[in-house]
Amino acid sequence: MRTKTSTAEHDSPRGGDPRRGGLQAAHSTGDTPANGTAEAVPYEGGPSSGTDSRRGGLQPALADAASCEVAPADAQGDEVFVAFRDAGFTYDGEQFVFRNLNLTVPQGQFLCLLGGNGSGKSTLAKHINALLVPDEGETLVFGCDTRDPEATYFIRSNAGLVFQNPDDQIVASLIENDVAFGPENLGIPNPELRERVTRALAEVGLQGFEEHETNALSGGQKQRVAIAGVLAMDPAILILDEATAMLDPRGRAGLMRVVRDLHAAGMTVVMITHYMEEAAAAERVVVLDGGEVRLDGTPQEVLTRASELRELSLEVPFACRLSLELQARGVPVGTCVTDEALKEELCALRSKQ
Ligand SMILES: Nc1ncnc2c1ncn2[C@@H]1O[C@H](COP(=O)(O)OP(=O)(O)OP(=O)(O)O)[C@@H](O)[C@H]1O
Repeated sequence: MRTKTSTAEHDSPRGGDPRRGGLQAAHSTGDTPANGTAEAVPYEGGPSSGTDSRRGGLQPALADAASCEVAPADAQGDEVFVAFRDAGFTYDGEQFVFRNLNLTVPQGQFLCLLGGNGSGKSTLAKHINALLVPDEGETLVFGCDTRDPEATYFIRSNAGLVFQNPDDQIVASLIENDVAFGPENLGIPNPELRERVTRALAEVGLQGFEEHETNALSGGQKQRVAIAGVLAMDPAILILDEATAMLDPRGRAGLMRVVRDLHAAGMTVVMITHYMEEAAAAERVVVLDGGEVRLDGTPQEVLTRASELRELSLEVPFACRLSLELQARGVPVGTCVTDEALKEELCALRSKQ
């Protein structure tokens, strides 16, 4: 069976709708826009009212079917969704991408992975979805060993992976069919299938777009459709591998609002990015270098380490650079990672004068 999350980048058919059935005849609401007339509507907020906004639980029926242990707890007692334990991985005949990797992601965390080119971010993301499995040590996802073939289906249907290029992830010419593709493959019956499509589109700010054609969308909208397709599978964790890289600033901002809303609704998020302002929005930032965890902490802890970031060929956030510059000139501001935080500091300083 093809799953949307596991094959989006590699073998998605492009162009026409490859499926039979689907939702073409399944809905007609009075306020649905006409087919093929999608406008570039900016995303302004989270799910529309009336939508159940909780996200990120494991699908229990599937959990029972998999031969997994209950997910282990970490030191704080949080349920751990992802655990790399002394994990090592090499592509065929190549050098290790990572070795002795230890990293856990508790349920509900919004973690951002940073690192220079080739540091192992995408390889790590593919381990979370069991697209790749370790050669050494182990990777546990939802408590399942990713090498257990009986757990693969469970892991993949609960770990949604979104790649960089939205065009590689769109499989249908009509939005509702595209979003329905994954859950349809999971065998979700039609009334629920339709509900999932409607809900997922609302969550990405594309409510009412069911009958629009995918090829009429902007890059940002396409990427939101790709995310809706993953959300319609009701994943417990969302993995975004440079999902904003091909978007313009407006598309990026819209996508980040979607991600923040999903996280606020309980979704566990692992996001790979090269944009520091996106990393600043996460709860935790992990910096990889040569497959090793070099920095791990809150955005404030990690993104203010200007010299280490530069050493790793990473950008230093603008607000951090400016606050360091101001400090060097004797202005008593803290080291900030977001423009908003720096603005607040400067306003507070001004009001004291
Ligand atoms: N399919 C592959 N076969 C062989 N080597 C690979 C393959 N994919 C990645 N690599 C190598 O594995 C290492 C880690 O690559 P990976 O794509 O995980 O890094 P990354 O941090 O995501 O980089 P980028 O930011 O450039 O996407 C690199 O040395 C890369 O060349």
